[in-house]
Amino acid sequence: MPELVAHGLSVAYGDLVALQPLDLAVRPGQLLAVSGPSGAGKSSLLWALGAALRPAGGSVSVGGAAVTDREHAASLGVVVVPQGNGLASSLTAAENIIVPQLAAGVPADDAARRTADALTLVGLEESGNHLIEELSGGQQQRVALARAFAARAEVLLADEPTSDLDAANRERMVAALRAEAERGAVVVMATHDPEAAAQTDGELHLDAGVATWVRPLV
Ligand SMILES: Nc1ncnc2c1ncn2[C@@H]1O[C@H](COP(=O)(O)OP(=O)(O)OP(=O)(O)O)[C@@H](O)[C@H]1O
Repeated sequence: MPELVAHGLSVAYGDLVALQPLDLAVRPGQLLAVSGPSGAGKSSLLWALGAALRPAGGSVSVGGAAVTDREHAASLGVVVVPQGNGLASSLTAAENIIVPQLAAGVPADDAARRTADALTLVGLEESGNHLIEELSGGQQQRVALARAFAARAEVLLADEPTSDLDAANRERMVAALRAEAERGAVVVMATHDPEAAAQTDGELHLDAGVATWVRPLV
């Protein structure tokens, strides 16, 4: 599985610099927390790593290939789980998970199996047939993560994956993210939550766009 590397990566919105130039390397098997207060630049970093926004400067590569845009990043196996979950509200939980797999060419029976496994992993095996709009915010967040797990990402970028969850489900999600890393993925999680951050291999703290290592990746 490929390494995720950023060189001099920076993000700006007009005159506002949301992320100061940052160098970062995350190896397959590593789970990194990006912590920091609201507005620190965590989402901006994740979106830039996933090529979901154009950086003000610098570059991102996956397995040595320079990422050009979101479509290219997706083709390299880079999956972004946005904070707002990004699910289709008029589809069921299972449909939200299976449709992108079918679109990506996963055979139907494999996709169905992965969907069931992913729903079980997030504790929603009973909710596959529920419409997204019928689920709570925390359940929707778990479906969004299940969709990412079913996609078998090479690089998984999860924005605040535990923000709407109770303690038991937070533990379950952090364990599932850990399992993704153990499968060999690069996993980066933005979080406000010190208890979730403490369970990772490294913690990069952002404050007003400036990154400081709390615990460096080794
Ligand atoms: N589309 C945008 N246009 C202009 N400014 C933006 C935009 N998105 C973010 N910002 C600003 O960039 C800075 C960093 O925002 P970002 O969303 O990356 O922070 P964050 O750490 O993820 O915050 P939160 O924890 O609240 O999600 C903030 O000052 C924010 O107001």
